[in-house]
Amino acid sequence: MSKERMRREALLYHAKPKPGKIQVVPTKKYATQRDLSLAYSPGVAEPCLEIEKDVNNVYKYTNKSNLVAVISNGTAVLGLGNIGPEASKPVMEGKGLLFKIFADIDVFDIEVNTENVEEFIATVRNIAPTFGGINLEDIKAPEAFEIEKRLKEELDIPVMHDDQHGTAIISAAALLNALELTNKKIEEVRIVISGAGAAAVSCTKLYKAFGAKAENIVMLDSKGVIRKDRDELSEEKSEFATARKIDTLDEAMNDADVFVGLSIANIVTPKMLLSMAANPVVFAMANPNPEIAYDLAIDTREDIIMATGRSDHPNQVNNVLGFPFIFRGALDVRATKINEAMKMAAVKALADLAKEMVPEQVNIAYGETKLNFGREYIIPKPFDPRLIATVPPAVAKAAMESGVATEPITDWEKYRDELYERMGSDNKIIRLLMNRAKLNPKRIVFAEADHLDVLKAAQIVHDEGIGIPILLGRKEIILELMAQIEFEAEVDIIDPKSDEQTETLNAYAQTHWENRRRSGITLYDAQKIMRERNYFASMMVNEGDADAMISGYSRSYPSVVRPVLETIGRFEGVNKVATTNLMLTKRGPLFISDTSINIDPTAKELAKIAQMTNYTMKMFGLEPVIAMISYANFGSSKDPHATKVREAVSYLHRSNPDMHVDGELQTDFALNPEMLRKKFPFSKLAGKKVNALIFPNLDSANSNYKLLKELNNVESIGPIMLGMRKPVHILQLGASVEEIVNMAAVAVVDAQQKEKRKNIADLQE
Ligand SMILES: NC(=O)C1=CN([C@@H]2O[C@H](COP(=O)(O)OP(=O)(O)OC[C@H]3O[C@@H](n4cnc5c(N)ncnc54)[C@H](OP(=O)(O)O)[C@@H]3O)[C@@H](O)[C@H]2O)C=CC1
Ligand SMILES: CC(=O)C(=O)O
Ligand SMILES: [Mg+2]
Repeated sequence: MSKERMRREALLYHAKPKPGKIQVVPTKKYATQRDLSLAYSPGVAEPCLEIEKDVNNVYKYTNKSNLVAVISNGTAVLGLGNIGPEASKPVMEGKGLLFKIFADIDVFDIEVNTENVEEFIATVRNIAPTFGGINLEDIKAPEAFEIEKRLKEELDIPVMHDDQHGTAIISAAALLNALELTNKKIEEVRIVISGAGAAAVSCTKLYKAFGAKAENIVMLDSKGVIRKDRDELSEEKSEFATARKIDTLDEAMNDADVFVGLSIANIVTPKMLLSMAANPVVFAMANPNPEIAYDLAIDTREDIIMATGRSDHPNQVNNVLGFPFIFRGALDVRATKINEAMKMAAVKALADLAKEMVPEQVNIAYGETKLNFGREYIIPKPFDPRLIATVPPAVAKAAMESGVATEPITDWEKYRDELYERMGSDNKIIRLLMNRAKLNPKRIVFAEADHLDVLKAAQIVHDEGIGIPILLGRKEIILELMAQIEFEAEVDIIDPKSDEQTETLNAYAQTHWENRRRSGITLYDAQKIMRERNYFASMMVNEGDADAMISGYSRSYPSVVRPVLETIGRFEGVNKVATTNLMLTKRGPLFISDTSINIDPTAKELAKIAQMTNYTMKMFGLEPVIAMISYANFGSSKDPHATKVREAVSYLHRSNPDMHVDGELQTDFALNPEMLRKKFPFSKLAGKKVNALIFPNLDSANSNYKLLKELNNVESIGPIMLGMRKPVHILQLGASVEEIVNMAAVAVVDAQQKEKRKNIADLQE
């Protein structure tokens, strides 16, 4: 992506649809007068009085235990320097977002308008009662040292300056692993540190704690090498002053084993890298632009282990891997501090995790085929789902052992389960889908590419490498719209009505006529309908000129389904196609079927819908657990509607004994594992988390998915077609750009299953 486009997209991302990145969401009911009288006056007085009696009750009755303040005065914002409190707010909101998505911690970002140390400390001290922890961010050195030291002494909640300790923890973990890979000892390596600010000083202290020798370290600030004979050095810088008679970074780099950059962009040259010792370790961590660009460094030396703070290259050494998980552990044992033992435990947990086998989910999330501990994978990836159950327990345990935990954990298994449970609400399924698509992008024909939103989606699909778009529609309009949105890539544009396509159109018509001449169609009819975009696009997929098709943005569902069924048709053994919607709910992904096609399926058809849903869920990498929904539970009604569902279940139990499916069940029992286990312990789903609901008819499935979507703002992917012979996916009328992109990713992943697709035929009768 060009720099200019990144700039525009980043500004748009922050501005729309609502300015900013986080908001406050109530956690209690507030619908009725009674709710309000509990939430506010008069009920609210009761917890106030309880807290007055015993201040510890604040943890019981308020959100303090899960609320962290991300506080800055904007004096050292990333590598952008002193840009002021307002300009730092996007970064602080960003940290809030990361706290939430990686560790389910709520954040208020607070930007303080003072550079005066005493004023800043007083502000934080005065607002501390609100919070369970304080994350200081982007405050420049040396003020940051005094601020953190004093607040740690004065407050009884964890205080951590992220740029110091978050960075120290993650970079130490990465350094230990990089040295292990190069067979070097931390006690012996020569280390150059560029920067002598908050991050650099704290990192270097931690490296010393792990064995690095002061005499092997050279640190530089904006004035050059920090030498013992410099007389203006602060206390922190003096600790690292060298006796060596060198003045420049150039000289320092000569024969160095390790370079750690926590300063500014582009100060390291290829010549400097070439002068380093064999197998150099280079962490260029300035953000957003590193001390030397990743590609340049890699091109300069083959034997390098290279890391940056950015997410777009291997080895992202960035404190995002630290602060969410460190605070999670500290908050969960209500630690009064984040001490050295806790930091060391986090380093060890992170370093060890990198050496374990990487789950497939992480490979997919990063578009990798096989991540393995090695030069390009020295530290775990932020989206690794194991982090939440690895780092916080290590930190919590260390807090307990070092005596700063006030609420010790006793049941570690239960704690780990709770941690996983916390993370159930994120949208990792979309990430998984996108990355699976990117691993092997396929040709998708967009049958309505002359509509702006469809074209915008095709552009994203192209730019992100999700698929290879083929744009079908009126060519002059497509070209005009492409110019408008600066879609400059070389992509195929196909106008079925143009002279260019006559030959192909006639060939498609011929095939279509041959396939359907016994259904009352003439060759002339076939030639005529092939001019219609959905027939032409379907034939492209049928004849292998495209791998998948997306349509339906501008036409009603049935008018798209018809051409698709007539040309491509159903899979063998599938009498009726159906659809499913993937709902991205707070409790995790939930499939709902059949949302669009079968008005009142028979018991056998219902079973088939469940089988096809099961197949599609596996395509998403999920383990299906399916409830067959009714208004009754396990025979409680003899009414034909309930009986139909019961018959479908017994059919499935006979034909697919390995499938996790049961019913008939009411929705609340299906979605509440505990309730289900207690009331119906015999059920195949007892204690399991149901992730698919098969409704008994179209009325109920369609209404329920739309209800969820509208009332709960649940994002939905679909309707996803089930049972087609080839990957064709039909959008809802007027789908959003995002919905079209998601559907395109589904189509690509579906097309990737070409080989496995024959398994649909295994659906047993
Ligand atoms: N990847 C990650 O996770 C993290 C990266 N960082 C990055 O580290 C950098 C510093 O952050 P932070 O410590 O908070 O900021 P500070 O303002 O506290 O420190 C900046 C330091 O950089 C030094 N510096 C400036 N120019 C040069 C130069 N040409 N050569 C060598 N040193 C120079 C300054 O020198 P002087 O003392 O003379 O002013 C100062 O010591 C930023 O780019 C930030 O993005 C920070 C935290 C985490
Ligand atoms: C990552 C971070 O905190 C910084 O660059 O300041
Ligand atoms: Mg920072």
